[in-house]
Amino acid sequence: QSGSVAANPEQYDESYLCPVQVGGQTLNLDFDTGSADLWVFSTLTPASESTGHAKYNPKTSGKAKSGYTWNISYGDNSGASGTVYADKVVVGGVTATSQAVEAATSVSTQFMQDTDNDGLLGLAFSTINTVQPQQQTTFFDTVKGTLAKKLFTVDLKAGTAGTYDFGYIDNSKYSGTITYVPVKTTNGFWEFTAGAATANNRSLGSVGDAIADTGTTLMYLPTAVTSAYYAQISGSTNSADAGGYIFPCDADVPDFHIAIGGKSFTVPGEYINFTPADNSGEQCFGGIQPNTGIGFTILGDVFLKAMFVVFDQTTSAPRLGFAAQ
Ligand SMILES: C[C@H]1CC[C@H](NC(=O)Cn2ccnc2)CC1
Repeated sequence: QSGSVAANPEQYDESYLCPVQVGGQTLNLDFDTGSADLWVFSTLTPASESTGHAKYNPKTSGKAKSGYTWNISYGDNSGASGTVYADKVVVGGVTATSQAVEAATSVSTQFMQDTDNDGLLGLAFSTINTVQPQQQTTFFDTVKGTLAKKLFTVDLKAGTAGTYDFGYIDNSKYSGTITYVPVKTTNGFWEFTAGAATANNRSLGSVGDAIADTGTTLMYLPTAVTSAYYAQISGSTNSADAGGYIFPCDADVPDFHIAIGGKSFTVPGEYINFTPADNSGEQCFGGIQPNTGIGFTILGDVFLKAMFVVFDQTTSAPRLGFAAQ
């Protein structure tokens, strides 16, 4: 089988939500290549934490995996936990007849407050799924044996709906050629080595170890690369108050170029002029921030919405394919 689902941007492209049928009920989920749990707001989530969200009711068709629990925390200190059911999950017409559906019994305030978000659908490697006592597979791992090709593609867009395609590559969605790089799976991420970064034809240094993460909004780059980039934006500062680099909203923000697999890819400066940093709208928050304390680079939505990316498990060695949109 194969299929395609829309990826609808939230305000400022902060995250992208996709309609998914869970036990016959449609929920809007944040597809996250940086984690491996499919969890949903549910009738088991306290009303005080779930008003405004669509909820999965396991009573209608779910089969409890009694004694199975899950508990996840993300890099931004958000998190959720709960119990586990097996149920039918359909994404863009691709059907998992019995997928582990992790029903939330508790969610953190960040999830409580984003009422458009009804849960997450993890697309990292199942080795980092949090279900106990028996780890479960991601939606992709559950269905991949039934897909025309064991791959999915990500085509996020700036300010408009993109797509996640499963089982095929739509050649109309990218320009030029797809450049493939090997993936290191030991941390459970779609992890690879990126190369040199440049802006205004000046070297910013090498990016190095990086993950492709649809669940993260911004780009978190090595501190040396980040500071060299903002040195080219007059009036930019790394503001503890704002929580990162900011600059005047009318500044000239240079395009960011990154080498992957020997090819250069461009993130337009306008994507890096990300959001107003305060209510005055005078200062704007940068789409590139330092990866301090993370230990690797995270190429999130600011990067991905300039790209067409193939998450490929067609062979025993997973690989990532990158093309310009
Ligand atoms: C400092 C960075 C901050 C952002 C972090 N990303 C995430 O937490 C991704 N995510 C998944 C679910 N909710 C959020 C990565 C570290």
